[in-house]
Amino acid sequence: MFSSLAARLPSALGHAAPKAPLRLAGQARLLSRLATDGSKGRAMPVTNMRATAAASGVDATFTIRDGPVFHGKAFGANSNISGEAVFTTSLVGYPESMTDPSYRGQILVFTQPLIGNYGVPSNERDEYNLLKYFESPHIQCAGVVVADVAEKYSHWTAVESLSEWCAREGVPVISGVDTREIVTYLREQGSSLARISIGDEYDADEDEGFIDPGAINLVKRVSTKAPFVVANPGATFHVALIDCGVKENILRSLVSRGASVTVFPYDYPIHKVADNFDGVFISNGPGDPTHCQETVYNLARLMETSSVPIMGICLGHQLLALAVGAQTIKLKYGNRAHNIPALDLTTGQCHITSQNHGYAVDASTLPSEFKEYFVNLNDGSNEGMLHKTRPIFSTQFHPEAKGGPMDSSYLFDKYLENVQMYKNNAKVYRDNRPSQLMIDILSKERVGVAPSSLAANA
Ligand SMILES: NC(=O)CC[C@H](N)C(=O)O
Repeated sequence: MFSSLAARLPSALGHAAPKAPLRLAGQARLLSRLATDGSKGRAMPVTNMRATAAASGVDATFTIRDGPVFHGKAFGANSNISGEAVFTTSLVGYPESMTDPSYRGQILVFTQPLIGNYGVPSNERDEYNLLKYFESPHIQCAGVVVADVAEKYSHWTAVESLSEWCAREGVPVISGVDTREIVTYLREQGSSLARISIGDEYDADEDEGFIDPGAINLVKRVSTKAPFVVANPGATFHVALIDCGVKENILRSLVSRGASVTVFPYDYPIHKVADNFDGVFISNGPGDPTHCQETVYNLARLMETSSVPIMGICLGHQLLALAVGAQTIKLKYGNRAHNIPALDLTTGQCHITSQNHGYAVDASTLPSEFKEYFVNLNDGSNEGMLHKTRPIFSTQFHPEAKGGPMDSSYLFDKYLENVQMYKNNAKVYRDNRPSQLMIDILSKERVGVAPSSLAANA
């Protein structure tokens, strides 16, 4: 069944080849695929990855801690992994979702019953040297659960199958399980620790096998280790981006609109360099926002010492909220979908949004200088915040999509209008008179009423 013992052993530290011999299966059957620091590896081409034997159709189990066990067939890598099981109701976009660093350490359950039918695209790059079809150079989720893996694929961008890609990246896939039952369980019990075990390595008594990615600073693992620049040769402004696990399309959304972007590590003291830039941006990222205390501290200092325009997305929104003294909560099972309605409370317009998060800002804890910007029309959870007088706003949803609808990409235009205005009037801002330069959205009155409870997902 397996070609060699070496082929059976997963990479305990993710993408990097193990330096020390791994423990054998009988000693420790379940090894986390949480990657080593810096394994987001922007410079490392996918073709340099260590090959991992494919597990095409061997027996596998998906075990939820203190919950049911599902038996299916393994595809992708011969790796036993554990992580937090979460589900997405997105119909397409598995290459983008699986490479989104926000999914680091999670086992991604697709409710769409057939995954893989359009294959996996190449790691081609665009004119800004950003990946065209992926949101980071590697698969970020720990494992994948699907009802049915399509081994045959067809699409003009496809270069390999989902199973081949997962095998090469060391990520196991379990197929042939009832994902409806899994999702019903996760909705009722909440996001749960789980594991995928390949072949005869399943052992129901092995509690130590459940590794909780929530107990780890995942942002540290996906953030860049050193600053780098994504340049637009014709750029008219320059933005500093705090990389908590940034998606390629956030960078593209900024550079393609005329900005150059300097990307900083998540814990870089951004307040000390902000005045060299025309704006600050805070990216998406994995895990619990309260684990990023350095970033929260730096953002609080930034807002005290600079008037620079700020925008945050998802984790960036949560970190900004923590920095102004608000609180975050863990949702029962989170929001992961490409069709979530978010109401703009300044205009009354509803946008269909792309989302991937397990935590949310508690809007009732926002300080008086901020107001709620968007609200989720499904569960009433907060979807954004807006400073009442300064050019600072953030969203829980993903305006950059990938996958999902682009309805809210105009928010990048809004941000860069703020950046342009700040650049034009930097001296006025630095004289602490930002209220003379309010942007249009700030003057609009809140409309609509936020649903009062988070009943469905709290
Ligand atoms: N996409 C993201 O940035 C996710 C934010 C955070 N890790 C959460 O799960 O809520």
